Amino acid sequence: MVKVTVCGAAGGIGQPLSLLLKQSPLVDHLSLYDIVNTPGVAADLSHINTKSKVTGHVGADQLEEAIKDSDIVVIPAGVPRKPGMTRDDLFKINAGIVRDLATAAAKFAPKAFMCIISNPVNSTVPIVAEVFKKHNVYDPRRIFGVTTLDIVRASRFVSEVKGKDPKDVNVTVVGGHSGNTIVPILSQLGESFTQEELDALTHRIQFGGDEVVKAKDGAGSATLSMAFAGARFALNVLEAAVKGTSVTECTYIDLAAASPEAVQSVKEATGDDSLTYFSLPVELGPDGVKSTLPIGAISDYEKKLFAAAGAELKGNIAKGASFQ
Ligand SMILES: NC(=O)C1=CN([C@@H]2O[C@H](COP(=O)(O)OP(=O)(O)OC[C@H]3O[C@@H](n4cnc5c(N)ncnc54)[C@H](O)[C@@H]3O)[C@@H](O)[C@H]2O)C=CC1
Ligand SMILES: O=C([O-])CC(=O)C(=O)O
Repeated sequence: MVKVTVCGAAGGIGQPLSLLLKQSPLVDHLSLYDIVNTPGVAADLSHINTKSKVTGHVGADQLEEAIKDSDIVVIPAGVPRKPGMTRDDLFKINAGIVRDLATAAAKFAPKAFMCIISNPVNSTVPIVAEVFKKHNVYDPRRIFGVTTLDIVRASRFVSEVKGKDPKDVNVTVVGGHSGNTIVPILSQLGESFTQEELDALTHRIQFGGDEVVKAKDGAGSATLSMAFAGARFALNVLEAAVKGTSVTECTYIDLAAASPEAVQSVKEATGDDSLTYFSLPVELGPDGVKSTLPIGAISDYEKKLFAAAGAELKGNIAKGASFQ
């Protein structure tokens, strides 16, 4: 019996994400939680003739029932950006929302794989980790910051420039999930790029979220592409846990779950030995993180990106880890 709970299920990401999860034969129970509208979303999705049962839960009184005994909890709850805002500007509102959802998960689904989408991811993942530590149920292998949209974008943008099918373009994107903390490692693709192409692609991958925020003009940020990316990530976590399939995805994790080689590679790339969270290529397994790959060879150009990423990430992590 695989139970998946989506927290923020009535939102811009939550609805299409739930639709994609409803299509998976891996899911037996799709539990939809939000502070508004989930009865309607659940009734609607429940008519789709796939295996899973769908339940809707609305408001804090129903959070326990929604989340209880979940195998995986996906969190796209909270406010999105408007033009002119950074992801860090969302901390004020989203930190408390994520903390409260994490508290319910720590109490009622302590073994769940936690997939955190709510921004700022660089800080919300440490918030969830601290809540789980406080409840003595922390396993760093089970808590993930979802950075898959950066990988999806990188694949699409590079394939546009190189005239390739995106399915053949897999870019490793590591670091964090905001502007300069997003580090695409284009040098590992085995493609040649002009300096102009490198600058433009790197910038587009780092600031792809801003393109959508600007185009939506006050109506929010990426929702459909994020639902696609979030479903890909969550279903890969399930594939690995339920079916034992070996899948590798870049995801933002506590480095306590990473191999010594991977941790060392973060130190070398960033020049900072104090970073405690970083997105890395992670092999997923029955307990979440099975192994982590080191960053690998990087160019001088990327070395500068890593230094800038490390400096910004450090503050984001500290802010999340000290939030009560
Ligand atoms: N990790 C990533 O790559 C990405 C992250 N995001 C982030 O995802 C979050 C959600 O974005 P959207 O779906 O566009 O926003 P939205 O405003 O459309 O939906 C958010 C939903 O969360 C719900 N919510 C608010 N407080 C809640 C609580 N305490 N418990 C449960 N649900 C609650 C709202 O009622 C709403 O339905 C934002 O923080 C956004 O920045 C967005 C795109 C990509
Ligand atoms: O840009 C935003 O605020 C939403 C997000 O994280 C993304 O699209 O990558």
